[in-house]
Amino acid sequence: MKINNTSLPDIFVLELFSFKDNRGEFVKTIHDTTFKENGLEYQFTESFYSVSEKNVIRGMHFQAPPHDHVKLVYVVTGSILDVVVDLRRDSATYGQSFQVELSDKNRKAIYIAKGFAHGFLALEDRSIVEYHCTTSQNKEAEGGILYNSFDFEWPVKQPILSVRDNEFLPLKELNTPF
Ligand SMILES: Cc1cn([C@H]2C[C@H](O)[C@@H](COP(=O)(O)OP(=O)(O)O[C@H]3O[C@H](C)C(=O)[C@H](O)[C@H]3O)O2)c(=O)[nH]c1=O
Repeated sequence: MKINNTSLPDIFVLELFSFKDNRGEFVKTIHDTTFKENGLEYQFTESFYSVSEKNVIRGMHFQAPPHDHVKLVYVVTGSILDVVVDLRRDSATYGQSFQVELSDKNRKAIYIAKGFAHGFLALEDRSIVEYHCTTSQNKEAEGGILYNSFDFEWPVKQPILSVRDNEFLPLKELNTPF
């Protein structure tokens, strides 16, 4: 497992260990020693997955302090364009985004520190995205920003979104909780 820096502080792209043979594939997603050696949190309290059809956008979500969390995200099957936005008030990269393709071919994962909004575009039907979070869901602390209200052009004309995701405030109107 290799951990790579990105253009945004505290956002890392992991190259997961993948082993293929005549039976199929084995993929390791969390390894405490490697995470510890790189100063990453590795004690996750909740994990879940979603299944999305092509052109679905989910996001841009966050959970406010004191329920804010680190998130580890990767694809089990399919592919997505994963996007994060820095919402940390005192950060030099406030409002800036980073994107990376995560797929069942490149076996990459993204490690998202506290203080970022997260979302993705499904690039294939039935893309399964798995999450590990260092705090569990807290409905009152859940928040988001409008998916097309920051410095990123989504490569899709008519995305499929939930009503909730379509009703978030734009980034410029957010009073960030971070
Ligand atoms: C996140 C969550 C959701 N739910 C229920 C609430 C709704 O009834 C249903 C779907 O929830 P939502 O529309 O928020 O699901 P996503 O849009 O896939 O949300 C996720 O997608 C973005 C991109 C993320 O980064 C978050 O981790 C996560 O918020 O599951 C729960 O019961 N527990 C949970 O932890």
